[in-house]
Amino acid sequence: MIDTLDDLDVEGTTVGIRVDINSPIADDGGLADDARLQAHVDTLSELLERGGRVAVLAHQGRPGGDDFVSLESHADRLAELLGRPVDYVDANFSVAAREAVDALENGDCVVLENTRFYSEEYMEFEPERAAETHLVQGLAPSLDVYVNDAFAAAHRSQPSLVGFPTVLPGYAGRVMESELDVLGSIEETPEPRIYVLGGAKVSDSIDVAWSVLEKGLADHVLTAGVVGNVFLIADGVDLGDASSDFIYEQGYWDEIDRASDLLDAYGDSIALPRDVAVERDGERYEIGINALPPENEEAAMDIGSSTLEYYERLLEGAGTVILNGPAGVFEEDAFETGTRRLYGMATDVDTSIVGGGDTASALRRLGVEGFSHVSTGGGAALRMLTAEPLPAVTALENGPRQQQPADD
Ligand SMILES: Nc1ncnc2c1ncn2[C@@H]1O[C@H](COP(=O)(O)OP(=O)(O)OP(=O)(O)O)[C@@H](O)[C@H]1O
Ligand SMILES: O=C(O)[C@H](O)COP(=O)(O)O
Repeated sequence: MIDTLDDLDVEGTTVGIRVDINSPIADDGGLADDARLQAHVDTLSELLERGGRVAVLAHQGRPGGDDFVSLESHADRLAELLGRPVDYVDANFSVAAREAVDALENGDCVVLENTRFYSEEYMEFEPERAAETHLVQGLAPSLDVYVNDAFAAAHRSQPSLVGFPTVLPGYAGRVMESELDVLGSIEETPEPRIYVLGGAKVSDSIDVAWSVLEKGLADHVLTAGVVGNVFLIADGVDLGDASSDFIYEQGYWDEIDRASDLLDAYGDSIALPRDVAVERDGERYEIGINALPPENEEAAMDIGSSTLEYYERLLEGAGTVILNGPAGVFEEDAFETGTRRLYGMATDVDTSIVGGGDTASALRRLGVEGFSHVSTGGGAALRMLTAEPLPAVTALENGPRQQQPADD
């Protein structure tokens, strides 16, 4: 059982809140998409309007990545979205950070620096060891409680996610609460239940497919994206060097054997693309799987029309559809068709749940609306769907509880 903001007396409380505002970054270093910041507006507004003193912890990108930047732009955008001043300090556990947090008054908000600018944050620890890191030991004394609203990062056992709730009373923010409610009760959704696994997180997707097929949660698993390409190769289709090389370079070559084992065990419940889209003379060109030329040099970048018609028939009559990852390289106009059409079909299903940061960006870019639930998480959502525990959620469940005020 996890306490929520309904269980917290916020007035005058200094709250360290972990959010996931990890966002695409534009070439100028600013935010290219603010969806994840928007997702946390309700939680942050509630804490501030209830008189909380709010210190925001978050990560951005990964060390070495082009999107590994400061959170200053995030703080500026949060101020616009919240309609109130939001301070920023380029520290997260130093004297400057503590002074900024200690200076907060009721209704104030400060964004601390990208947690991953600090080396221990990009390591995974058991919660007790995470609690001993400099980040937690340096900042926790300035906080009264910890709120975790970062569902999309909850599969990471990193100090800002599992260390603080080990030493402070922990609460779920409104995003975390909603995600756990929806993704934690898939077995209660209407049947037949269809999973659509696309995108590029091949190993996570195969984990989900095994889990939901073994547990009888899925009546069908439809594959698309890089996941679909891996299953096609596992099924003996020669997609050509371009697609195979991409899969190898992404480190997923070993997943082909896992996909083959899954097809052996549950092949009747797994649908593979029947045609793919490639680039030919700068245009989208669709080719049937059985018509691929030998030594094909054109990479399979999307699913084609025959596949979409096939998947549409499978989706008819579904009670629930759960989707993760785009159907193709949606960032390119020529290859957004699969994601647009497949995800559009999904919104006609009674209960439609979609997950993934890139997927959510795709839906906004493509104007696809009408899902029952759009998860902020990609890997975290997939982990939930395999009923695997999320370290950050477990840390909230096992951490100290705030001493309830003694009954008078
Ligand atoms: N056939 C394909 N070939 C190569 N890349 C593909 C293909 N289909 C989809 N992709 C890529 O997959 C990426 C998204 O996959 P991913 O699994 O990361 O989605 P997500 O789970 O929504 O994202 P996130 O990891 O942010 O949660 C996109 O960048 C897209 O270009
Ligand atoms: O975008 C995400 O999937 C989350 O923010 C987690 O980011 P990570 O994969 O870099 O830990």
